[in-house]
Amino acid sequence: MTQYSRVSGSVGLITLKNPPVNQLSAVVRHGIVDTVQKALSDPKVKSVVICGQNGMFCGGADIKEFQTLANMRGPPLIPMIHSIEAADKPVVAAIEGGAFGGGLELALGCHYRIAHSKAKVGLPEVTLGLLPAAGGSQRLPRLIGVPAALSLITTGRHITAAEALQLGLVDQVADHNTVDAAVKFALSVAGQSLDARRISNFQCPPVPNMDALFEDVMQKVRTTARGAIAPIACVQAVRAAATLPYTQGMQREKELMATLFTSGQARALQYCFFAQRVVGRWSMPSGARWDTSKGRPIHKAAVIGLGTMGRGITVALAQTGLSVVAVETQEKQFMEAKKAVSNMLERGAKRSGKPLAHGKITYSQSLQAVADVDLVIEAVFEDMGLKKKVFQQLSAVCKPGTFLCTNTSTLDVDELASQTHQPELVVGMHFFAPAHIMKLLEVVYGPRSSPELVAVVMELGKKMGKVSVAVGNCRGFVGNRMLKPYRDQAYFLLEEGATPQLIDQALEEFGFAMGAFKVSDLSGLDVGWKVRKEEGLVQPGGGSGKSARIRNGVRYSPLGDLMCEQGRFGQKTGRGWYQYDKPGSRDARPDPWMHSFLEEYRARHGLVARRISNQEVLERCLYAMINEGFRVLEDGIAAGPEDIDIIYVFGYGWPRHRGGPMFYANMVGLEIVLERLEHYAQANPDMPTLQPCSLLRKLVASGSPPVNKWKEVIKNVRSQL
Ligand SMILES: CCCCCCCCCCCCC/C=C/C(=O)SCCNC(=O)CCNC(=O)[C@H](O)C(C)(C)COP(=O)(O)OP(=O)(O)OC[C@H]1O[C@@H](n2cnc3c(N)ncnc32)[C@H](O)[C@@H]1OP(=O)(O)O
Repeated sequence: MTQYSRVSGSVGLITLKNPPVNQLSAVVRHGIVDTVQKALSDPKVKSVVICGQNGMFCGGADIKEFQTLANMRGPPLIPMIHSIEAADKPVVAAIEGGAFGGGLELALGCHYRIAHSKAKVGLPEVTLGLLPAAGGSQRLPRLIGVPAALSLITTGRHITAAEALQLGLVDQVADHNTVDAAVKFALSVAGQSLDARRISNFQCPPVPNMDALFEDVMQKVRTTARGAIAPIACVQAVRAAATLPYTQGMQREKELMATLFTSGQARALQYCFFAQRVVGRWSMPSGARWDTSKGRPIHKAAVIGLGTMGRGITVALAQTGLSVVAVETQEKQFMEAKKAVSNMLERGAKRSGKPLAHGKITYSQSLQAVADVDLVIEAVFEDMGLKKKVFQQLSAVCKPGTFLCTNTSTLDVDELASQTHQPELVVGMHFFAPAHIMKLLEVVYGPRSSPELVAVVMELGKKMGKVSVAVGNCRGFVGNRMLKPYRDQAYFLLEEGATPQLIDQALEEFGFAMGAFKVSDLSGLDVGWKVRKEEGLVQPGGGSGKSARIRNGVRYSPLGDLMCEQGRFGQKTGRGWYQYDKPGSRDARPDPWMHSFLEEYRARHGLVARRISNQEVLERCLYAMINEGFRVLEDGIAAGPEDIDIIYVFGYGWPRHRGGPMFYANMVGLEIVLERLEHYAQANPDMPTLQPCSLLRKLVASGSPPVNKWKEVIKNVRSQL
């Protein structure tokens, strides 16, 4: 797992060999300890270079080893890095590809660092619920200063070699063969004193107003962390570097790591890391899979409809380098969209430092312009009649074999597919607004969708920088289907005595970016109102008598309809569940009007307000959502719990440090979730979404296996259907 050779006569070359990213598994650590020892004791060797095979220096500690302490065998990282730093021969890290986490900490123990110009470096431990505890939290501030180290360690962001050079994190950047450059460099520094190269001996560069700096950073970190503990521990560790001698700082680093290492948050975040990779290995109920389905290249794509979503999708496609035909038939929207897309591209280019993708887009007001494209994404208004018409036209206009995708968020993808000559070439691409920014893409296949098309769209999602999750077709797919019972419970709780602020506060304290009512104000109450009207659920004035709160035999809250009747559509009208300074403003303030509105509503329906606890808010909203998640799994709409969790973390503001709803259910204990659902279902027999799903019962009966073992139980359940 490590290879050793002597090159250029006097340089000991140690190569880390552990695919896929040369992670520092026990066997690699053994190899490093042995080969460093060999190099240092060989009188012919005057200096040492450490590199990684296959163009990657090192992806850090082996995250799989973190699952249990028992896995952590082999030489520990810290003394290994100390012995490299203490060596009396110069050790040079040759960084190709990347040096992350323990990989960068290893490089910080070396006396010199040379990076390839395309390499990236970073300390992303915080994203795994940890801190750089192999000396990284102590060495980095000593090398690049406290403010820069805080920025890197608390965010975990990866930086380019150029930025690393500017910060003084690397000593040289190479454009060609980094190992050759490092060997040459190692030859040039052989025999030189290393006193000034051992970072642990450095004093942290002084910071003016240090207390104020740390207070300020801590405040910011607490706000953005939304309850995550690792970023806070990272600040504390850097503070130790800034205020304590190295040895004491290391002790503090160790104590902080001990708290984080076994925390539920670290487990959740590490689960998310692997879940994100699991969803890339998609499968369909037909047995088609990512590794047996091959796509074909897409050279030219089209977007139909340049409203908010269509504009974002156009930008996302253009940024991949594809040629894009953007079609909008309405003159006013057409002119506005051209300008908006161009501005969005400019802002994107500024943000990323990459060149503008303008030239790749051609605009048209005619559907005929898409005749020769390879793939179309329809993004017209969310109306089945309109979308059906567009699909009929596309089927007539496009060349045979063109892939047709719809950006619907709820409508039946199969029904749209049935409007075309080749229904197997139709899938849903459910983007999230703003489509060029939001990371999630739900790829919705129907029973007839070809695996080739799913492969093409999953690949396209990757090129757009999305986390794509393949899911089956049903109302609302995975994300919106699970959101409905969550939102319904929030409305029912309002009826029973809660306020929008109480519910939102409970959800935000849990870690959601925004509570259910703030989200509703942001997306607009009128959107759901229109859908409910089409479904025949809305009664003027909310209806009266007992039936006002029942539709199709199940509990229904007309509160949202009543709000819309009053023109309270949310942020866009300056009034919704909250009040805003003016239409379009984002600063939500409690509205005293709500109090009388709810009192009057409760009085009309004979409801007596009661005290609602945060615990009830969380249990009813989250467990109703989770219960629907089990139904999604039972129906085969999602291939596994990871798919659901990634959808929620990347598309719905679920706090990553809680791992996603299905992981969270597992953390709480499936038997507890089941018991609480039974309790609430009994108290509310008119809420069938609280009736525990049979898959949940079966999992509990199977001894509540860990989340990565659910697929086996699901397979059994499905085989019995
Ligand atoms: C009382 C208790 C006290 C306990 C105290 C314990 C003390 C312990 C002290 C130890 C201190 C250790 C401190 C160091 C910690 C770390 O280093 S944590 C790891 C930090 N590194 C990372 O977070 C990097 C993670 N990887 C990535 O970001 C990317 O993989 C990449 C390196 C940028 C490459 O990206 P890309 O090319 O897109 O490939 P991927 O698809 O992401 O990955 C390819 C496969 O590699 C697997 N993988 C990646 N990194 C790791 C890793 N570090 N460990 C294990 N496996 C890794 C990844 O899962 C992919 O595999 P598949 O899932 O099979 O596809």
